[in-house]
Amino acid sequence: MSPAPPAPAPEPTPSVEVVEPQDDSDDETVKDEHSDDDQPPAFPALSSAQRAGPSSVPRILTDTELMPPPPQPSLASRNPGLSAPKSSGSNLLALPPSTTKPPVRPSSKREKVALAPGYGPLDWAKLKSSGQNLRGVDMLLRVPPSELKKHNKLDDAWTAINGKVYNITRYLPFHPGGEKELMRVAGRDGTKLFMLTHAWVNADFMLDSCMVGFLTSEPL
Ligand code: HEM
Repeated sequence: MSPAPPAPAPEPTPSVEVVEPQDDSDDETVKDEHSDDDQPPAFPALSSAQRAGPSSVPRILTDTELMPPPPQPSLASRNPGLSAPKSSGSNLLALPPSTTKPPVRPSSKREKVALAPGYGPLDWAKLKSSGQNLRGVDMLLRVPPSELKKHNKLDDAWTAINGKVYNITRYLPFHPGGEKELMRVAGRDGTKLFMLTHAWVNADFMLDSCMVGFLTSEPL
């Protein structure tokens, strides 16, 4: 067995020599042109709270340091059942004030008239499908406003609704709003008034058997 080779001499411990910059100017932004540009910034930042020590770290407040809770509302300050009369003593069980408004009477503009016996909606439906000629004409016409204007009497009333011209003469006593109101559109385009009064009414269906033709512009 050969003797072990002599152990190598221990290397001297490397020491770091801190070299203070010679220039004692405070300006840190001025760099030597040969300095390393890839140097990352210090982390945590030099001004960071983590470096400053535990005293600056926010801590959780104890119960006694917190703001006290608001006082409990006393029963006397509550006031349910405002509508209950004061004399009723305890009003704790009173109903809350109602938000329901009393019904408003419809304006006189929309008054329903009493129809004569035999002139109800069903009677009109029966007459409509009876096969009687309610149009007063034999074929559908092109009706200019000047022609429409001529039919504005109780015994000869035409009106136009949504471009269609109807002979409303026979419908007059059946109209739930009354003859007088219906006559307001006789001899003219009644679309606007009709829609303003009851856009939900299906005039096209109500008056289909009274159709006279189509409203046109005046011939040139
Ligand atoms: C020309 C075609 C018209 C037809 C087919 C017609 C048809 C009707 C119908 C079916 C009702 C009952 C509606 C319901 O109960 O909801 C009604 C009610 C009424 N209509 Fe007419 N109407 C016509 C034109 C007019 C016009 C031009 C007026 C004028 C303002 C008028 C005024 C009224 C009024 C005041 C009522 C009753 C109020 C109501 O029911 O709310 N109608 N009409």
